[in-house]
Amino acid sequence: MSHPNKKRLRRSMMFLNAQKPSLIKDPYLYGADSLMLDLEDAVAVTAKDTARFSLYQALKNVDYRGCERVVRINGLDTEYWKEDIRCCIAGGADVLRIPKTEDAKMVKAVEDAVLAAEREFERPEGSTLLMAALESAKGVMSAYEVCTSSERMIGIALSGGDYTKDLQTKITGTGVELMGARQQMIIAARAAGVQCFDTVWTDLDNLEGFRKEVMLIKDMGFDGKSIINPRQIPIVHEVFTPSMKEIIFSEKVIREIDSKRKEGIGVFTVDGKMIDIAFYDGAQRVIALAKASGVYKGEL
Ligand SMILES: CC(C)(COP(=O)(O)OP(=O)(O)OC[C@H]1O[C@@H](n2cnc3c(N)ncnc32)[C@H](O)[C@@H]1OP(=O)(O)O)[C@@H](O)C(=O)NCCC(=O)NCCSC(=O)C[C@@](O)(CC(=O)O)C(=O)O
Ligand SMILES: [Mg+2]
Repeated sequence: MSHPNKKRLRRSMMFLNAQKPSLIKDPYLYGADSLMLDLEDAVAVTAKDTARFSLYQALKNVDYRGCERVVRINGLDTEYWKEDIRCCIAGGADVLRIPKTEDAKMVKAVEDAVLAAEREFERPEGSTLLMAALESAKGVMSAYEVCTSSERMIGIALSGGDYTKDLQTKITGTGVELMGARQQMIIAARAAGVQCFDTVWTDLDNLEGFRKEVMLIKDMGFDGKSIINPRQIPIVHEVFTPSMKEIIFSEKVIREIDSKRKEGIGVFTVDGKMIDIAFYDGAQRVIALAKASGVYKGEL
């Protein structure tokens, strides 16, 4: 099964509490690439049913204008997740985010329930995509197995709050406690050919610290970041969208590699930097990201 949206642009994935109808009504106005409507930890146990109902109404009746609708369902150790899935599929959610994923068996259980719901509500089979949040040491150790557990899988996301609790440490703001997990997850995701997303930044008023963290994870290779507030969107988009300088350099690299190849030359310089075929895919990726972000004006 190949789904056209498996690798779409997901620089920013913004959490919203499905318990608050006002929050899930028109949040597409903020311009995040994906909205994550949350039925899990942002929703109080006493409000699970009402949150699910308001989520269903929003999925059914709000025009999200191309903004991807991801729903974080409740964990598989709860009594809620199966009904969450039925409600998401009946409403037409694009992606389900599985929280606290520890192994491929959990993904398979969700996949079975999703398929049953697609049949029940006459949705095209395979139309609902999945992503998995890794929130424990065991989950991070299983990253590759989770990435390859389903054809529906778009990628994995680090969940720093629960993960650091499991590691018996805390979020420090420096990233030192998340270093190993981030490295392991990006390697696993790339080996499996899926996307990789970083965790939320909760120190809302410290936007400089947030920017540093976004720059770090972008350089590590991540595709985007889970976020919790609209103020975080412009920073993520600015960091993840290629600059004009990067675009122009990448164009030169692609054109020079194409032309030097015809002349039988394998290694040369562009703007004083050594270039060979190894740089081709990276330059193509910059152009593809610029196109997807709507900033490319060139002709490649
Ligand atoms: C933090 C705060 C209460 C602050 O509110 P404040 O009102 O003080 O914020 P302000 O900036 O003043 O808001 C200005 C205007 O934007 C509106 N506005 C704010 N946030 C908005 C939003 N998200 N979407 C649309 N609109 C929004 C607001 O309504 C206002 O609108 P208006 O009045 O019209 O001007 C709020 O942001 C919020 O609830 N965030 C989402 C929290 C959430 O869902 N957490 C669960 C997911 S994490 C987790 O579970 C941990 C994890 O699992 C993570 C992992 O898996 O990675 C792990 O383990 O680590
Ligand atoms: Mg969590």
